Amino acid sequence: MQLDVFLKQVSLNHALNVLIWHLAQAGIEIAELVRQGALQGVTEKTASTNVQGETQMQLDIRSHELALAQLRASAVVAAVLSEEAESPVLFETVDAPFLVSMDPLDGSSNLAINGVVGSIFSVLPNTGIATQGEQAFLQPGQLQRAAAYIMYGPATLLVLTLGQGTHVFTLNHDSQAFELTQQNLAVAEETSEFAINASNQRYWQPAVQRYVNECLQGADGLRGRDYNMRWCASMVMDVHRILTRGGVFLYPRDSKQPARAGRLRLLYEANPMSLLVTQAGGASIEGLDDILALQPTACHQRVPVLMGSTQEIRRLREYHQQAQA
Ligand SMILES: O=P(O)(O)OC[C@H]1O[C@](O)(COP(=O)(O)O)[C@@H](O)[C@@H]1O
Ligand SMILES: [Mg+2]
Ligand SMILES: [Mg+2]
Repeated sequence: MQLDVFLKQVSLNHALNVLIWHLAQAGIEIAELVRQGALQGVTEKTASTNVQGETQMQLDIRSHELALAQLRASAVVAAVLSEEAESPVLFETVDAPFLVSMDPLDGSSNLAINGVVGSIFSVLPNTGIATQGEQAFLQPGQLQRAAAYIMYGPATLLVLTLGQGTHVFTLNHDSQAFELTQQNLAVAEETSEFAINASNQRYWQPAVQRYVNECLQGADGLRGRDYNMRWCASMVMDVHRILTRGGVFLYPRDSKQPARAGRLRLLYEANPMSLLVTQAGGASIEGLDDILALQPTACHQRVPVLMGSTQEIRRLREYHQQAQA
């Protein structure tokens, strides 16, 4: 079943279906660039940096532009917040029903090594960008109307939720259309696999130190079973693994940069991924609180991210509560 047929079946919101279709088109165009690699110069750095102070890769900027063009063409989006632009981009259609927050290219550090990268999208209702300005983007994640990522791997995948489960579409390169390949993903409640950048260990807070140490002690320790570790340096790839076979993905608060609440951005990384994971039966917290319940305060704010299999996230929340007590 092709994406547009699926959308007509599960959603009566025509405008939302049009938006998702244009997001998919942007993914198809970016996938073509990714496939070309150095032939298209996309693996090269540019001289410019984004609002986070990160050097922008060619593909960060090309993906940003391609996604913007498709979202503008949809005529159902009023404005777009992007990792690659300091302020939201306002479209002529300021009264259109939706706002989109996006990470046009996730896992940029993998580009130079021909690794897996992705794009992440969050769809919010337009509560009045014309009068509220960028404040309109500061809505809790639980108000998202849809969330999606596109994964540029051996196969190109679109993983989507409209708030009724999480589903996978695979790009058919012949027909240039996404086709449904998995419906209603379910994150395993129990797991023996965790993902974290262990090189930051000395900066972690006691609750995360305790949790990871217990996983590393494995069958010789309190957990009584061995744990495996993975780290792909691409949130899209790490979260896709969790949606596929369970596990936990951790990018916690650390003291490496104390002023920073974490590495990942709330509006276009943590919120959309949290909706996709929770719609598949997983959980997502920042330590004590659910990420989807957080009230955002700034467009590019960062947040600690602990998400995945419910049993492990429950334990991590308890460890944070105990560390506070
Ligand atoms: O460099 P680290 O610490 O391994 O961080 C990797 C994390 O940073 C990210 O690459 C940040 O995303 P961007 O590439 O979109 O900036 C995540 O995809 C990934 O989980
Ligand atoms: Mg990212
Ligand atoms: Mg990015």
